[in-house]
Amino acid sequence: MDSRRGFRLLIQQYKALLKKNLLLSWRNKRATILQLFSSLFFIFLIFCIQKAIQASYSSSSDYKSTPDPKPLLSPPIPPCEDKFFIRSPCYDFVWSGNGSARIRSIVSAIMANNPGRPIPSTKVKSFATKEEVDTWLLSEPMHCPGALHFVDKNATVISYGLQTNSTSVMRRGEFEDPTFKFQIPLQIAAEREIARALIGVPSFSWLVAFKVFAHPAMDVFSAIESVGPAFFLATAMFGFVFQMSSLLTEKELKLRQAMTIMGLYDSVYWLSWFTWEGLLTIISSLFILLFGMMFQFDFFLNNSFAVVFLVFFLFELNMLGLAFFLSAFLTKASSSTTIGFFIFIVGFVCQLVTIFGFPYAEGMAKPLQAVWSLFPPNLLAEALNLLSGATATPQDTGISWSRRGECAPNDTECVITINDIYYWLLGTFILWFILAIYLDNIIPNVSGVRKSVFYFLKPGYWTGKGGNKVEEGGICSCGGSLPPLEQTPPDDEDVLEEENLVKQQAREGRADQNIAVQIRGLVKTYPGTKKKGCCCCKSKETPPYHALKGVWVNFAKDQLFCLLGPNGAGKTTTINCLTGITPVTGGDALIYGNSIRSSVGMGNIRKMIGVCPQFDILWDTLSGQDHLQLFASIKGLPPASIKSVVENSLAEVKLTESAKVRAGSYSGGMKRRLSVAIALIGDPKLVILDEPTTGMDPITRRHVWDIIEDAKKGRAIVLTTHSMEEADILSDRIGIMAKGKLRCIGTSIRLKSKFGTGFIANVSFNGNRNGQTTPSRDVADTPNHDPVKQFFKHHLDVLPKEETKSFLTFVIPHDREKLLKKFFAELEDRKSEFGISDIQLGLTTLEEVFLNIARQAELEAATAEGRLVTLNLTSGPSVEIPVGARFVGIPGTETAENPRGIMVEVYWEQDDTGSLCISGHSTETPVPPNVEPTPSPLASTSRRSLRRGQVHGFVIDPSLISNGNF
Ligand SMILES: Nc1ncnc2c1ncn2[C@@H]1O[C@H](COP(=O)(O)OP(=O)(O)OP(=O)(O)O)[C@@H](O)[C@H]1O
Repeated sequence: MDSRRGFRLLIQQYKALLKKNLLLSWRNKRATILQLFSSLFFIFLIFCIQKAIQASYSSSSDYKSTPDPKPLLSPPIPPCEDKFFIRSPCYDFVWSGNGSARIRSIVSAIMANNPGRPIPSTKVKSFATKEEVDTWLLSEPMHCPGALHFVDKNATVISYGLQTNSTSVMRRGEFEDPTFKFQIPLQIAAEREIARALIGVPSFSWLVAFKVFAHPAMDVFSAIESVGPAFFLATAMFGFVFQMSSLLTEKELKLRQAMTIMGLYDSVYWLSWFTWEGLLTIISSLFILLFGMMFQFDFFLNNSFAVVFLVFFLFELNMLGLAFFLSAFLTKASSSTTIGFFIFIVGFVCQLVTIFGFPYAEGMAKPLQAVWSLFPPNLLAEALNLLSGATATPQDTGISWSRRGECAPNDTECVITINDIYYWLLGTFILWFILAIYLDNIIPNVSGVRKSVFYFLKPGYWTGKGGNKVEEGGICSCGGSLPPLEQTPPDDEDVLEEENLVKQQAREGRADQNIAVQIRGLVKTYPGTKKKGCCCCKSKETPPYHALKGVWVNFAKDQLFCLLGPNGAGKTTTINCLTGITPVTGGDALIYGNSIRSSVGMGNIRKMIGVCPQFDILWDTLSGQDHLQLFASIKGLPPASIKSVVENSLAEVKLTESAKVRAGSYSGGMKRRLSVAIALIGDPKLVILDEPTTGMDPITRRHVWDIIEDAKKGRAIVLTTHSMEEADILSDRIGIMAKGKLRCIGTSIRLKSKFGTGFIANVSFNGNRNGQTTPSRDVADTPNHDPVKQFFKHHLDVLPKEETKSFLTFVIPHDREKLLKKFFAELEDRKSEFGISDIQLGLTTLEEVFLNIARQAELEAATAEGRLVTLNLTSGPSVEIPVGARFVGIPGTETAENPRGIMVEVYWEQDDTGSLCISGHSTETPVPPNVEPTPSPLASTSRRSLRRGQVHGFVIDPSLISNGNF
């Protein structure tokens, strides 16, 4: 089956990712509905606000159209209680000039002649001077709507002044106009009565009419202009947060990394998200316009559809660019809501400032406007301002498409046009988007890896022939060169032989057709970290760590190579180097002839590998079928074949029935099976399986083993596992790593015979025929074991390794193999004499080999680092021993009978974290005569221990110990 390549593959991946995005949106309906339809809610709110405000302003002549104003004919002085917010007791008016009798009679006439309502004397207050009135007004505010100040100059001249509170106020939606309500009636009354007094005719007619201009509604309140920016920003925030969360989820869960390993082009990733979110943005903008028109806003009805649509579309697109940009700095999906909230608050405040005219006003510096325009909510506020202004009254025709480049109607300052806003929105979107891609490349990813700051300047980046090289550490990291690694030759002859073979093949440049992967002296040193202080390097430091210390090995085609090792051995690091997740520090690896150090090579490698990572990397909302279809497309399988390949894959891992069920509801085992199926899809030539059967029940595990066994044909498989049974059953060759080095290599049998202690003989005694025992170290009441022990000692020179009331366990070294047949025949004959019920003989297990290797490596490291643990002897005393020490001599136990003292064999096991811990020790035996007791090299280094009076056991070389001692 020919896979697609080049441009056709790019298109295929693009379509597959677009489908993935569509499925994610479809399966996450609530979020998608919010993203598309939240505008309906906000526009409804704007509509309600608009109606409420319009109702409030309805009494103001400014806000209603007045085509035929009615004249106000000699209006009366209203009672003071009519004034809004007046305090009791109140006065209809106060006056000054009460020193003159003529003035007093004028005021009396004003009160008596008030049209329709004579004013009682209790509602008027008099003062001598206007200063006294001011003092009273100041001390008793809000007790009177107006004051008259009379001056009786001479017989023919009386002057007067008038004082009112000119502030217009509103109460319960009604406007109070102080001029027409209070000032004019007072003025007419004063002038009328002064005139009558001067001419001496009390009935002199004095009719004055007042009338406002005929005018249209002048200043229609626009809720879109005032609250629209914040509400439309809120609409866009849904898309912003969801988009950011989608990007960060794929980053955090390493989904994107998994797709990249499988050969996904970076450009396709970005393009697919851009297309999908762009599409949602178009739909969401169209809905905004539709809902706006539905609610009959002049803003939407009178401005050109295209003009308004483009404002919303470009604004939402811009917010999308901002989301892409900000997600480059973040790693956790949960932070998207916090960032969204923060952006909304900042945007809201900036929009308020923009609505008040800053900085799009005459006299404001252009650079300030440019900087302000980088933040999309500001441009939206200004655009809504212009578009609302252009539809302020029903007479305004709005902005048409052809006039988008001209000054908006009613915009007297004309600092910016709608067209300018388009350019800014488009420009800043492109800026955010390019910055997002750039930062995504140069900011360390989830694996701490990034491209160089100037990666885009390298021609290879554009031609596809390099430029994809990655490095570790932050942009500002000031770590110098890494310390050189001193490579020591391996202790094991098989590992040395493998190393020499690889070296020779590398020297000769000979490509062995049977080799799939050739690892050539792979070194990986993780740079140390320097916390805080960019380039200051003052704070906390961790030293560089050599995770791989020069690994040389070949993985053959059609074979499964099992990489074993305790936690932290370097297995995952090896896999990460092979898949390009982590850059290598030294050495190289060729996968089907392609170097992992070359960008082109890595590009080719990604087309031919399948990876099942240690932790399931799956989308919760996509089904098993969706996953396989996606990865099959990324791998470039011909579209016509994808359906059948996916069906077969699902059947193979027994997921056909759950093919359409979301992976989020799969059990742990089902997820692992899906991960295995993903690794095998597209017929990869190299399959890397990192602990593929973790969490599976025994039946499923055996089934997956069958799948892996079948998958060996035609490809190489690298498997890491902590299950020795799995390694034993599946592997053609096994390599055990520890502390970054390959410690042994070979087939399972070879390792067992070479590193195992030999044969294990279990002897069980009568009275326990069903094999159930109560483990006990108390052997005082088991005298019948002695003849058997002597029999083993006499014939095979071995002592029991473990002893319980009903069992004896012996480890028989390989060199006694020849004696075994006769020995066990004789033991069988004497079974009843010894009281033996059953005898079992077997080879040492791979687990024992693994523990031996791990223990040896741990001992090396513990000796180098001075790490000690306490061994509590069953006989009482405690000694400090290095982690991993097998045979330990106890100082201070020398006697005449045992001149070299006594020793024990220490048994080790792995705890939950994978670290070695003591599980027990053998019976105490004399140190053999060929062993010279030497103080532990750690004894002198650990002064603190010495101060505490701790005794340090001395480590005895296992080669000096005859197995018969134990
Ligand atoms: N990014 C990193 N920075 C520093 N040290 C690291 C980093 N990644 C891994 N290491 C260290 O490198 C060593 C090898 O780690 P690795 O994950 O390869 O072990 P492993 O053999 O896969 O273990 P396990 O069985 O637990 O998966 C460990 O000591 C680990 O702490």
